[in-house]
Amino acid sequence: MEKKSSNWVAIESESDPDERYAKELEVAVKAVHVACLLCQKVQEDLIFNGDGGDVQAKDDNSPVTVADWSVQATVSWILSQAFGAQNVSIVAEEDIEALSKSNATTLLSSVVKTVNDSLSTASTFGIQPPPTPLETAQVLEAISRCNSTGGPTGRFWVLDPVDGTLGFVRGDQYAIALALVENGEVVLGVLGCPNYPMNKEWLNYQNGYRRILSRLSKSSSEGWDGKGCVLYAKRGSKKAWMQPLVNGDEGWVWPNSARPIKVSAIDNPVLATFCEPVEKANSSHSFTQGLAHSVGLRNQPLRVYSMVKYAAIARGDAEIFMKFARAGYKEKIWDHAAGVVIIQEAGGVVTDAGGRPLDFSKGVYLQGLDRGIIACAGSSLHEKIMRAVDASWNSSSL
Ligand SMILES: Nc1ncnc2c1ncn2[C@@H]1O[C@H](COP(=O)(O)O)[C@@H](OP(=O)(O)O)[C@H]1O
Ligand SMILES: [Mg+2]
Repeated sequence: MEKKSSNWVAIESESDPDERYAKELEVAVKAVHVACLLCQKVQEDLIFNGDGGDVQAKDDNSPVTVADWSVQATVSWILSQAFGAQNVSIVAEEDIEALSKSNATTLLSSVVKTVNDSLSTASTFGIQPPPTPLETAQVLEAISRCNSTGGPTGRFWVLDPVDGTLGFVRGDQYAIALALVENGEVVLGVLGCPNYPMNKEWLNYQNGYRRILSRLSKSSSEGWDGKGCVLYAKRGSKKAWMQPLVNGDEGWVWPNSARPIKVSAIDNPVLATFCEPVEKANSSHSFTQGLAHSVGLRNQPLRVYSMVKYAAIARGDAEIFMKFARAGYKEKIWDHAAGVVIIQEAGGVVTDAGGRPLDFSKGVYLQGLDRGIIACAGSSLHEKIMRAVDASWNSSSL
């Protein structure tokens, strides 16, 4: 049909599903690429050079590093530059309390340096770096600006700057997760997985990922043959995408070498692989072991840190992800938002154990979550797992 007036064109492009959130997606993917490179550098320094700064303990005893604060500052700064600080609302994991203590000056300067080093290379991805290095106050401001508490209306970003910090400090898997939520629904998800091995066999924690990592030479560890990828999806597009992580590639042009990804076609539990957290404290291994046995799962569980598990399902490298935390634990939205939409658009199913969608509209926590989280490559596997949970729940100690 002929486009007659400029008004007509404007209305059409606003309702065109391909155009919706186009800028948000591009900026978010670029920000996550920048964050991945930042994390790779800090992890390398921490693990292999021994100078990536301290690993601090938070109030709940979970670790936090220079990378967590630096990614939060960097992503917050990039989003604010792109959309205007007044238009950007972010729910994120870190705050500046620990950084503002009088004995934290070395840590703080290390964060400021890491942020500025990272932003100085952002032009690789077409992001304009700041004209002069950010001052300490600007870095603190970028971190503390991420103080949204989410909710049912409006638009906010959800950021886990380093998900799976325990994996990060152990030289293993971790993820950078950024999602956009609008009126309580996740509309965009971007997941950076800097250590995701292109050889999926290496994903398994029990294979000693760190030893393998140390054997990969720099040149063999990039691009499609090595490790590291960024996954993304837009709600309703029925497509999910993966890009290789590249280091300092000046030819990077959005949507640089993106490939579509799909969940696995396996629906027979005998052939399926399930993944779960490495830490027993985060999800009951004994409950999932019984469950796996009852549905005929034979493969060893793939125990992986962080939202890389969501990536594994979306890429078709595993078929089932289960998380059953101890009673009373409240799941946070930043640990799931990006992964859920990516799996769904790659063709998979994600619900709580009662079959209800995860609810991102109730603030920082996934309120009303029924027992645990089940993500599967297909609905038939998903049904089987839900039935098995019902059958064994009452006899479990969860
Ligand atoms: N007791 C607990 N039960 C369930 N999840 C927990 C937990 N303690 C921490 N977590 C969450 O589990 C995430 C790590 O996931 P996984 O166990 O799959 O690797 C942590 O993210 P962070 O590392 O970003 O803090 C944290 O939010
Ligand atoms: Mg997390």
